[in-house]
Formats: sequence, structure tokens, C-alpha cells
Amino acid sequence: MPLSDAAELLKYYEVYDTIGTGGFAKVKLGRHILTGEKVAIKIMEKKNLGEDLPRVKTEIETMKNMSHQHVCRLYHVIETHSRIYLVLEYCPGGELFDYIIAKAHLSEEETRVFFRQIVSAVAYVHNKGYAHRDLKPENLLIDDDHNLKLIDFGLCAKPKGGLGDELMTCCGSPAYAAPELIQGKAYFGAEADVWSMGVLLYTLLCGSLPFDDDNHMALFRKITRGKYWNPPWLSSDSILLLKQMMQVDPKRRLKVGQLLDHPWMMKGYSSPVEWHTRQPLGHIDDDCIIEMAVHMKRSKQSTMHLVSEWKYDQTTATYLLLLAKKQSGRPVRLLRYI
Ligand SMILES: COc1cc(O)cc(Nc2ccc(C(=O)Nc3ccccc3)c(OCCC[NH3+])c2)c1
Repeated sequence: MPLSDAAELLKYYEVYDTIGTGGFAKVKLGRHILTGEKVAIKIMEKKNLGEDLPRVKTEIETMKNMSHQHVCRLYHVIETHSRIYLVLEYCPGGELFDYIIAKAHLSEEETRVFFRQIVSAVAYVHNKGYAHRDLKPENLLIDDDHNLKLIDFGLCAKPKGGLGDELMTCCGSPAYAAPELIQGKAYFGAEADVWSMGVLLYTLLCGSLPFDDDNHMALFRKITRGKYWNPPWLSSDSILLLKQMMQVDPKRRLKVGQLLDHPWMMKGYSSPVEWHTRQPLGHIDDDCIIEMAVHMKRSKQSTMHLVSEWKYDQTTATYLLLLAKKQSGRPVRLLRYI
């Protein structure tokens, strides 16, 4: 990578090998020097983004508003002459997609643990007025506590008038796309996300896609028909929930609110899905502020003020990574000798 671009990144991070290459981005492993915390660094060449640049800007603004235990966290945005770097939460368990493949399919119990986390993340995103629109196992990563983190808000939308407004752009992966979306009809993002979650639930329980075909048109026909095979190992409760989520008519489809305490979701649990965030954006942790104040030789007050500006610069990254350290039970300490 050209020195000038990398120099800004290398001021704050050690950069290791590439762990993923996507459409117009690649993801490398990294380590934040000051806290020692591992991170994922999404690297995008501006020249390759072309007309997708506005979409990336949208994703960045969306992520700045997201702080939730099941949403991958954005720590730092570095824009240089030719690149945009996103420093993101480290999720060493890899993709849920690979996890399902490795186990053929998951038990109903294990699926329920994961699916409650997915519903928690999606309910939070919807409550913020966004629809994700690209829900699939590839966009759910497993962190080092074996919890799921929702990633990739590149296709998410925030309709001007809130989720009550209809969307038009057709996007996401066809196999997970709702019938109304692939028919080019005006659709509600929240309803389309519920369909995709139904497809996701099916892949977790069955280890395959409910609607699949190499031929695009054949796939579209299957989705609009809405008929799929239920493997013999599915419980009748699972079959019912899948049916309620993969309703071709979006008005007959389950709402996210009904998922939170759905009987299938409650089996073995005593409380509905907790979708509120455990790390509200406004809350500033005292221990982290004090450690930063000492390190920056600033007053606690001025450090608190600086962090509260949430510029997603080195200050934001240092604060959030110190907080991550504290939440993982590691000492709230910055490297002294620098
Ligand atoms: C909001 O979070 C986002 C947004 C986005 O646009 C992209 C990503 N992508 C990420 C984030 C983290 C990882 C990661 O930590 N992976 C990893 C780390 C250690 C071992 C194995 C995987 C990431 O990985 C991409 C490759 C996974 N196949 C992508 C997050």
C-alpha cells in the first residue's frame, strides 16, 4: 500500500495479514498500538468505489449510530488521499455461514441461542429507523465469546420518513430476498428483513437454502411461490415459525415485535429477547476517561469533553477499545512507554 496512505494507519495500528476480500474491500487483521487490542481493518480504494462511494458514506454514518452487543462496532474512520479505512470490532470466530457448513445444521437449541441474538440486533437496528436489507449468514460473525455480531451495513436504508416509508431499490442476495423485493414492488424494509431472517432461520436449522436454483428466473419463481421443503428433523414449532416468517404476503408476515416473545423463541427461556443496547452511546465510562486523561496529560473534564465529540478518530478508538478491554475483564490500561 502506498506509504502516504498507510502512514496515517500505521501511526495507530500494527497491520497483519488479510482475512477477507469482498466486492470493493479487503479486511486485514490489526492491533491498536495504544491499547494492544486486536481489530479488523476494512480497506477500500476510493478509485474502485466509483458510484458506490455514497453507499460507503451511508454505511459509515449508519455505523456511527450503532452501539449494540450484537452489532459489530466501528471504532475509527481514516480517510486518506486514495483510501478509506474502517477500523472494526475483531470477530475471530469467523462467519456464521462457515460455522453452519462445518456442523451440517444446528440443533434447535443451539439455533435458538443464535437466533435470539440475531433478532436482538435486528430489532435494535429497526428501532434506530434502519432496515439492514442484506441479512444472511455471511453477514453474521462470531466473536471471541461465541456471540454473534451483525456486519455490513452497506445496503441498509433509512427511509426519509422512517420505516413506515416504502423502499424501492432492489438489493441484497437473491436467495434471502423477499418476494415483494425481487418483484420490484414498493416494499417496507422491516418486512423484507423479517423474510430474510426466516431464510436465515431455515439455513441454521436445515443447513441448506429454502429457495435455491442456479437459474435466476427459476429461483425467483420459487421465492414468489413461497413453497419449500421441511426436513424430517424439524419440530412442529420450528415448522410453524418458519411458515409465519416466510409468508409471501408481507402483511401476513410476523412482525419483529411478535418475534421477541414468540413461543418458539421462549422455549427454555423465561424472558423475551432483550433488544435494548447494553452500551448506550451517551454513557461515558469513568475508568476509561481517567486512564486516557492521565495518558494525554489532560484534565478529566476536558478528556470527557473530547471523547463526547465522537469524531471516530484516534480518541474515539482509544476510548472504545479501552471500554472493550474493561468489558472483557482485562486491565483498563494504555501502553505507558510511547
Ligand atoms: C459494522 O461492522 C462491519 C461492517 C462492515 O462493512 C464490514 C465488517 N467486516 C468485518 C469485521 C470483522 C471481521 C473479523 O474480525 N474477521 C475475523 C477476524 C479474525 C479471524 C477470522 C475473522 C471481518 O472478517 C471478514 C472475513 C470473515 N470471513 C469482517 C464489519
